[in-house]
Amino acid sequence: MKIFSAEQIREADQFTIQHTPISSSDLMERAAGKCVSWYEDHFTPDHPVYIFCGKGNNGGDGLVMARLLQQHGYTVNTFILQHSNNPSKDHTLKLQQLTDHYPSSIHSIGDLSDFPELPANAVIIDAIFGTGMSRPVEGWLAGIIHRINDHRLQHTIVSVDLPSGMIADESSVHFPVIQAHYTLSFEFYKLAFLLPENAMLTGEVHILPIGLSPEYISNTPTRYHLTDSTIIKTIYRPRTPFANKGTYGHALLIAGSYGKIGAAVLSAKSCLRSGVGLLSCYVPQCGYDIMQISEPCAMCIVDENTHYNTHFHQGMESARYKAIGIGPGLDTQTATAKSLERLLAVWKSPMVIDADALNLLSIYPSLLQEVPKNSILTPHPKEFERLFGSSQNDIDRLELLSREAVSRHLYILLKGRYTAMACPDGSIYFNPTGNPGMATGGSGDVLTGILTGLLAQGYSSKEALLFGVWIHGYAGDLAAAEHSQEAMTAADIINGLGKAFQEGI
Ligand SMILES: NC(=O)C1=CN([C@@H]2O[C@H](COP(=O)(O)OP(=O)(O)OC[C@H]3O[C@@H](n4cnc5c(N)ncnc54)[C@H](O)[C@@H]3O)[C@@H](O)[C@H]2O)[C@@H](O)CC1
Ligand SMILES: Nc1ncnc2c1ncn2[C@@H]1O[C@H](COP(=O)(O)OP(=O)(O)O)[C@@H](O)[C@H]1O
Ligand SMILES: [K+]
Repeated sequence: MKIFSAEQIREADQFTIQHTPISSSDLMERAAGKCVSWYEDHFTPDHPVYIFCGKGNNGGDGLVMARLLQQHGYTVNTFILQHSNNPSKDHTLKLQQLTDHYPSSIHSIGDLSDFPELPANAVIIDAIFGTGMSRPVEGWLAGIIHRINDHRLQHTIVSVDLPSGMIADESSVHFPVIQAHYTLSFEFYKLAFLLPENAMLTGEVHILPIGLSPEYISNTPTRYHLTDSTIIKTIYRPRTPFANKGTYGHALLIAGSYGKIGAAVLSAKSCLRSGVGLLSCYVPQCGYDIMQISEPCAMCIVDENTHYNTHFHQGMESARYKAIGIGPGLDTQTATAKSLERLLAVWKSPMVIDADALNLLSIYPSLLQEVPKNSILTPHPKEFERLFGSSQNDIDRLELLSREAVSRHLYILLKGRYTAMACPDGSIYFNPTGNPGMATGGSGDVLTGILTGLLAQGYSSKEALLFGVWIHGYAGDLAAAEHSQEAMTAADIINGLGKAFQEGI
């Protein structure tokens, strides 16, 4: 699914009005009608509705909702914020229609003292600003936003299109923004919804299709995308009937140190459960028995050192692995760094680099230059900061992520609720699957195994990345459904992989 900027959304609206048989007034009726249908499914007429409207088209949506809800038997009070003397054309039209039918329901707010008392069971609808927000809200308008937020614990707040004050494709951190319980957004996810810094502002997001032009949507290129099952279906390649294990590649996982052999085991198991043909695991001596007993389907190569890996570069000039994954539980010993340096000197195919291997790259930045092109780096936010430095806000961090991916020709993902995946061509994909139950030790090791397994099977780095992160989150969602977010462990994500491949594609 494409993620459009506020400007592109305006263009999509205009294109739809010009090229399909619908007027802008009717498009607004349709958009507000969708919100009203959603609203009626969630709230009964026992709750009086307090709708706050701005003077643009977002306010216009609110005015249509006020009329439709009253037609459907709801008690509605509409408050128009007088922040401008230039209402939009459709706002003016919809205000006239509301005035014609329900004049006594309309009130005006010119400053903070006009803010109404709300009855205990009222629901607030926020239709103040939508995609037209271009700068922070200030003065008494900011006061109104704070006043609405003060009601958050007692009253449900439903925002139309965007929580007012939030800018669709920029950072709104430290700006006054409505803290909604629900956001009913039209047609597209907005970039702002995917930023961790906005997590407390949107509440539950519901995307309501309003029939914007499919022609505009498919012909307009975007930088940002949300991975969905349509994309995943184009990536997935079913196994062929005459396949043998050689068809699906031989992967090497370099992982584990004393006390962290579990990380290597988790990666190995998930790699095998992702369809790899053959798997070898390179571990220190302390990991040999553990690995052989825990995962008999993997072969084991043992380092000369007892506690950590020191010689995994040996013989790699002529090794025939299809993919290497390195990092889970690796530790950051100097001898491990030396071996990594020598590995990078001879290994030129894409690798998956995670955890302590990333930490080694931040300790020895010159190694970062040697990482093969098209490799996949999988930092969580702390590892990312160690590697590339800190940022002012989430948009700056996305820019930094993308800059590093483009300039180094790498795929870099930034883990989180909507893991962001930056590609060397400048595009950024967000992944919607997964849940907070995956915020548990070992989840990332499982991802490394999956990515390495897919890369070994011949998926390109981009395909392995989008597919792997999707299926990892999907398996995590199945694990949470079975065990709860609290009780699930990283091992449950691996157990969910079978069903995820069956149902999640
Ligand atoms: N035909 C269309 O274009 C459709 C538009 N729709 C709605 O229209 C919205 C976009 O409408 P608009 O482009 O009119 O924009 P908005 O209604 O989001 O905001 C524009 C108004 O806010 C004011 N404003 C912006 N930033 C401000 C600030 N920081 N402080 C004070 N005032 C500020 C502007 O002066 C203008 O009056 C969407 O979010 C959606 O809700 C929907 O009805 C779907 C169809
Ligand atoms: N709240 C969340 N929603 C969705 N996915 C999450 C959430 N928290 C963590 N995850 C996923 O779980 C994984 C955690 O990885 P990481 O932090 O590296 O764990 P570890 O180092 O313990 O293996 C990442 O893929 C991340 O995207
Ligand atoms: K709004």
